Parts: sequence; structure tokens; C-alpha cells
Amino acid sequence: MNSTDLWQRYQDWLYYDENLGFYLDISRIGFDDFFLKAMLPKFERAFQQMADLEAGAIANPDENRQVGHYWLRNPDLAPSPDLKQEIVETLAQIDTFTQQIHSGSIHPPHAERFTDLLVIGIGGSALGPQFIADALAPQNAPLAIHFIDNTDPAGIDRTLGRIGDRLDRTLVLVISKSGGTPETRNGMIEAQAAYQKRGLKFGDYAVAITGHDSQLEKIAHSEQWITTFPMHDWVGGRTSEMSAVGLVPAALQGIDIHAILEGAKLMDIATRRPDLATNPAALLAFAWYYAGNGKGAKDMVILPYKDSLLLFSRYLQQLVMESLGKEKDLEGHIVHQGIAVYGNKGSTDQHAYVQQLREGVPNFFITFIEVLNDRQGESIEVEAGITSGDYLSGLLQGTRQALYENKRESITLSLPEVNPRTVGALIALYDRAVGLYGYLVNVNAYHQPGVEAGKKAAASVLALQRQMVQVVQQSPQPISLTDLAQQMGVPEQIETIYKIVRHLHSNQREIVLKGDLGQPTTLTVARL
Ligand SMILES: O=P(O)(O)OC[C@H]1O[C@H](O)[C@H](O)[C@@H](O)[C@@H]1O
Repeated sequence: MNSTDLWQRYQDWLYYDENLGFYLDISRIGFDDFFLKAMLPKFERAFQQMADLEAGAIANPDENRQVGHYWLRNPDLAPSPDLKQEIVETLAQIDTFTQQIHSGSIHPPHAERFTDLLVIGIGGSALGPQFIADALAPQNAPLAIHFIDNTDPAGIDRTLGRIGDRLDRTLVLVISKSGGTPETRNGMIEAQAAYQKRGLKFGDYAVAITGHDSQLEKIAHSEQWITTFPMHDWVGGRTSEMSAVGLVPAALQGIDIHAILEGAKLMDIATRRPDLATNPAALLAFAWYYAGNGKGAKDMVILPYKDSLLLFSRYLQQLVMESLGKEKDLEGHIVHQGIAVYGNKGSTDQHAYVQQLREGVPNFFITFIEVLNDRQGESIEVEAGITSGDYLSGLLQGTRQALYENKRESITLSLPEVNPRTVGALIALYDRAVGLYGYLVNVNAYHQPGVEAGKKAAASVLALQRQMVQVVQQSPQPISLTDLAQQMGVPEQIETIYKIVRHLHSNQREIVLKGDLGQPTTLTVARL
């Protein structure tokens, strides 16, 4: 296509949202009118399914659940007065609690104010809060945020080390919808131990955000934690940023949560339109479908040209891949759906992997995210008539063009600036696009059955570890791996047992290994 035709195509497909000052350009995705016509009936169905979902249908059939994250930003849409009240009351509870923490009316036993916030959670109970904190926390936030989002002991030490002496002024938010996620439980127990070591009562510092009647809620009540916030059954982890999960940490950092909700609500209005050309989420889903042939044949590379949006790709990784990455469609046929997501930020990535994008395997499409306002205040010139921001903007345009010339497709989103409203809108745009795409490819975007397999396997490894330690304890002689597996009655698990033994040996716990570490058959295991 020549430049005049491209310019025309750009204008034909440009979406602009007046309320949000938000642009979406899918002109550099190569669909034609024929493809468009073929997709329209699919979109009609998807719009209808989405309307049913918003009206309270059981949109997650496997788990027999409603999917209600849209109601969080407009409680009037909730399908019953009770649900509406739950949302409104939780929001009021968050506002009151934030005010009490900031004013010091709720304070730690030995200080006038909390100064730090430790969030313990994983997956949907961490990625949103991490993205929002990095994108929006003010420089002198009333509470400085820290995360434990794993069961890595060294990672936990690193976070607690950063908090250091301020532990007695640190408020802890333990976030888990199910209230039983082992990584989060471990983080909580480790944090609890750190408080105890300092002679502090954990409950005086802790708040839980969790589902009704969960294990975590029970602990919070029995240990008299400061308070608890509800995590509704009808909000999925990866779309929970606008429930208490995302709003409590954001509000405590002094971020305007009502503006986040307002931006999302405005985007919801736009993405509710049952019309492909004027619905930005539908345009996104349409572009993804074309680029990957409705089968995820191409990866989604997310490239925000703004440092504060760095964590958006990580946030989207869960939202897109956990929602769409499914073995079966809604009728139970094997489909192996999904779209892989990766990316960091431009122009930084230009000095890393963009070489491959431009010249290597063409298995991706890019989403450029442009932020029109460079910074608060004036910019100096780094060359005659040119600022750093001009460079960033030029690099974005240049990369888009260079990739297009090499037949690499792209989408470009442009926001006026990064603020609570636009970030709320961005999140809402993508959760709707993922929902619509899920309907286009006929998968349940709201469950994650595949995650369970790894969790079950981990539990059986830990059971083997306990059994193995017992057998070694009772064995008078050092014992070979083969005999050990034999005595445990699981000869087929020898590799797993070997790895458990190696891990314990490396940590000088319970057992010692003797022999040539490079040759497992020479090894014997004895009690320490
Ligand atoms: O909030 P939680 O119940 O602790 O769950 C945390 C995460 O764990 C699971 O493995 C799911 O795959 C995620 O969707 C979820 O966000």
C-alpha cells in the first residue's frame, strides 16, 4: 500500500474517544473487507454473549459463577440490589479505612502512623496492585509499598530487608481470593515470624482481602487482625484490580481510586457498543483475531513508550494467557487456544530484541502504547529544537514504520497521559477485549483448569519429601537412590526423589548426600 492509501486507511479505522482523549489505530493490521464481513456475525454473537454476561448470566459455566467485574465500576449495573449494596459498601469501607490510616486514627501500637505497606499475594492478587503502584504511586506516597509475591525465601528476605527497622510501622495486606494459595500462606507465615521476632503482635498490623469464609478470613478473625475486606465470588483474580484487591493498596498509596473507576466506567461505555467500528475493545479483538488467524498463531508484543507502564505487559500476560490459553472450547473440543504476550518498554527494547522483530521470525504483532504528554512541566532541548520526548516519539514512529516495511503488523494505542483515569480505562479496554476474543474463539475466558495440575503435582512432591525423610531416618546405613525409591514403594519416582534429596542436601537439612554429584547412580543418602 502506498503512503496515500495508508493515510486513508489510518483515517478510516481510527478510533478516538473524546471523553478519555484516547486513540486506537489498527490500520497496520492487514485485514480486508472480505475478512471484515466474515467476522461481523461472530461479533454480533460475541456482543450478545457479553451483554448476557453483564446482565448476570452464568458466564463461567465450569465454576457455575457470574462474572461481574464490570459492575464494580458501575454498581447500578449489578443484577440485584444485594450485589449493588455489597459493591457500594465495600467502596465506602475502603474510603473510610484509607482516611483512618492516613490520619493516624488507626495506627501501629508503637508509632503515630503507618509508613509502609507490605502486600502479600500472587497472580491476580499481586499483578494489578504491582502495575498500579509502578504506574501511579505519587513520589511521596503516604505509604511506601512492598510486595511478597512468591514463596522464594531469598525474595522474602529481600523484601523484609528493604523494610528493615520500619517493620513496626508497616501495615500488611494479605490478599487471596481463595484464601488458600500456598505461596501467599507461606509469605504470610514468614511475615508473621518476622513480626514475632521483633516482639510485635502480627494481628495489630494485618488486614486480609479474601473470599467469604475462606481459610484466610478465619485466621484474620481468630487472630483479631485490624480488619478484612471482601473479595466477591463473581470477580475473577485477573480482573480484580477494581475490587478491594486493587483499590485498597492503591488508595493507601494516595492514588485516586475514584478516578481509576471513572476511567474504567467511561471505557466500559465505549466497549459496550455492539458495533465493531466504534467499539475499541472489539477493534482490538478483531485485530488479534486477524493477526493470529483466530488461533494465536502470532504473539502479542506489548511495547509502551513510557517507563511508568513497564509492568503493563506482565499484567496482560496473566489477563490474556490465563483467560485465553485453553485446551478445550465451550463444547469440549480440543482447540489449544491462546495468545502469548511479552514486552517491556520502548525505546529500551529497541536496544535488546527489536532486531529479531524487524528481521527474524515473523511470529508476532506489536502493540505500541504512546503517551502524548511527555512530562509535567517544561522540557529542555537535547539538540537544537528537539527534546528527549521528541526522541521517544520519533523512535516509536520510526520503529512502527520500519516494522511495517518488513511486513510486521502493529496496533497503536495513544493516551493523553498516564493518570488514574487513563490507566483505569486501559485496564477496562483489555479486560473487555479479552472477553470478546474469548467469545470469538468460543472458550471459557473465566476459568483456569490448567493451573491445578502443577499445584497438585507440587503437593505430591512435598508428600514424597516427608516420606523420604522418614525412610532415611530409619535406615541404619547410607542408602542408594534406587533402594530409597524402592523402599518408599515408588521406584518410578526416582528422579523426583533425587531432586528432593539434592535440594535438602544443598540446604544442609535432614540428609547428606555422598558420591559423585554429577553421577546420580553413585550417590548414597544418609541422615544428617
Ligand atoms: O487470589 P488467590 O486465590 O490467592 O489466587 C491467586 C492466583 O492463583 C491461581 O493459581 C490462579 O491461577 C490465578 O488466577 C489467581 O489469581
